[in-house]
Amino acid sequence: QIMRQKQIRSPLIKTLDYFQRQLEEKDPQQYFAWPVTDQIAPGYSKMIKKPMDFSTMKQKIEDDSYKTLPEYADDFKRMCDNAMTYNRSDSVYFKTAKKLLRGGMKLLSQEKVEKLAPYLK
Ligand SMILES: COc1ccc(C(=O)NC2CCC2)cc1-c1cc(C(C)=O)n2cccnc12
Repeated sequence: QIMRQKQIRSPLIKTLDYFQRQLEEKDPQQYFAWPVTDQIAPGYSKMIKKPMDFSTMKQKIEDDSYKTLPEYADDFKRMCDNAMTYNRSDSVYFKTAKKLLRGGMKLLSQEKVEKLAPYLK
């Protein structure tokens, strides 16, 4: 049988895994853990054309779909923007998205990435 190929994690994948874990911790109620359905959010798929959630991002990391950190940051930003578009500003979802976005941008900020850069080679 084919020997199970040892999972060699590229530096980028290891970095994205690290960021993902940090970001998921900012969503303890797991509102962003799975795709939002029209059942729980009426009219969602009509309003939000490019849905995104942490499980989809995780799958894309595993599939090596992200070639750069900015690509990953774009999906994260879109996930937060979607929540701040569909939900009212006084909702728990809007507020969590705002906190996520602020924390995420700090984490993905230049100086943090520069510190990690040597390991990303
Ligand atoms: C995967 O999405 C979800 C999963 C679980 C829950 C949830 O447990 N909501 C309880 C808090 C009051 C019911 C909410 C959501 C949820 C996320 C969202 C987002 C992210 O917009 N949302 C919007 C309207 C209604 N529900 C939601």
